[in-house]
Amino acid sequence: MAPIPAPLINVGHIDDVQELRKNKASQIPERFIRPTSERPSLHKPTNNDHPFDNYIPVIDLSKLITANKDNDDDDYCNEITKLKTSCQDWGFFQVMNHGVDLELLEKMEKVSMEFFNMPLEEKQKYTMIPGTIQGYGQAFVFSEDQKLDWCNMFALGLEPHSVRNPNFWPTKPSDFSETVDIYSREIRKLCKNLVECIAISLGLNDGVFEEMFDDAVQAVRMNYYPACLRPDLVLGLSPHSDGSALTVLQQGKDNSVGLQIWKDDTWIPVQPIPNALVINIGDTIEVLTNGRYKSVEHRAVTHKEKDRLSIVTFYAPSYEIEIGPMVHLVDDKNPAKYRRYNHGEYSKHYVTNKLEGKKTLEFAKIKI
Ligand SMILES: COC(=O)C(/C=C/C1=C(C)CCCC1(C)C)=C/O[C@H]1C=C(C)C(=O)O1
Ligand SMILES: O=C(O)CCC(=O)C(=O)O
Ligand SMILES: [Fe+2]
Repeated sequence: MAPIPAPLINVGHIDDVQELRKNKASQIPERFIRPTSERPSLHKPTNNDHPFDNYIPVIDLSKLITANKDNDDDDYCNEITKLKTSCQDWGFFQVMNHGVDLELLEKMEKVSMEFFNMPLEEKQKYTMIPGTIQGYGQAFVFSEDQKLDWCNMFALGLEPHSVRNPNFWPTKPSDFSETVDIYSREIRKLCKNLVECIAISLGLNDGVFEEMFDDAVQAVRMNYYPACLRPDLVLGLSPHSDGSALTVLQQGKDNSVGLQIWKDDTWIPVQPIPNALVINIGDTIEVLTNGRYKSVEHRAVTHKEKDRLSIVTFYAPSYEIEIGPMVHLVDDKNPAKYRRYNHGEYSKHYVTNKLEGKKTLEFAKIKI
């Protein structure tokens, strides 16, 4: 995908939500207040609302990444089956024993927090240009009348290096860039492993996706959600599915619940598990699997007293790759539901439209 030229659009004034919080503004600015139908219902979940078997599945990656994958090993087979049902029924799972150094996760959280805690003027050296997605600010805002999310974002393209914009890499905190680089390499290895396991869970050869992800596109976004006086009126992040193949989400260590996924006509909160990472299927895996594994709509809500941080990695095929349902997953009983297209084109379409549920994926659907 060629770099997107900065569009000349008027997005109006975007308040910095950390500053609003700092200044203890007693009113929520109108642009953040959602119409009634979009407001989150924030009653405390009871076991009746969300029985434990409704919590997103947890996969133990150490059972899947063995030097010698032994298909007769019960632990291995059970975990592959669990992965398959997680992807089919939830589109989301948490992964433990993921192989990413826990100290590195902590370091990444630390530098992200240090970044967001810097004075506004320092962060504004990396201000996102309206209508684009890298840098500090609010991505996916394209007009003056669009509602805003109660979130400050800082996003960086990572791989291939052609998506990097060196002007956005902060000099402070001093260990930020080095930490992001190491983190990016480790998360990439995890994504490679997960994609292989996903292939196996579909009954395919573990290498079927290898070429497609050889030059995988990777980006990171840190989302900072300050506490909000009226969490019942605002959203931390609008409902959307991710355009990636896979997304890896790290929640801050003492995070309150904030991420919610849309399942069985209800918003289900994702309970943070210490040291686990949240994985979700993106639109690209939905297309490749001809809808067998679907990207799931999700959103973030805010908290009255607590701030929240999430660090999100998007992992997607190279922009040059042609995407479409895999031949192995299309037959007379399962005709193709999605057309073939260039992934770079989808990326461009995704990043030039506001977050609105699964609307962006209409781009790929074959209309019947
Ligand atoms: C909610 O999704 C995103 O913010 C997002 C952004 C990704 C990117 C950058 C922050 C920098 C440049 C590259 C890239 C577009 C990956 C999602 O990324 C998904 C969406 C598509 C499509 C994709 O390939 O990754
Ligand atoms: O912060 C969260 O929990 C959700 C983040 C997310 O969905 C995203 O950045 O795409
Ligand atoms: Fe997301």
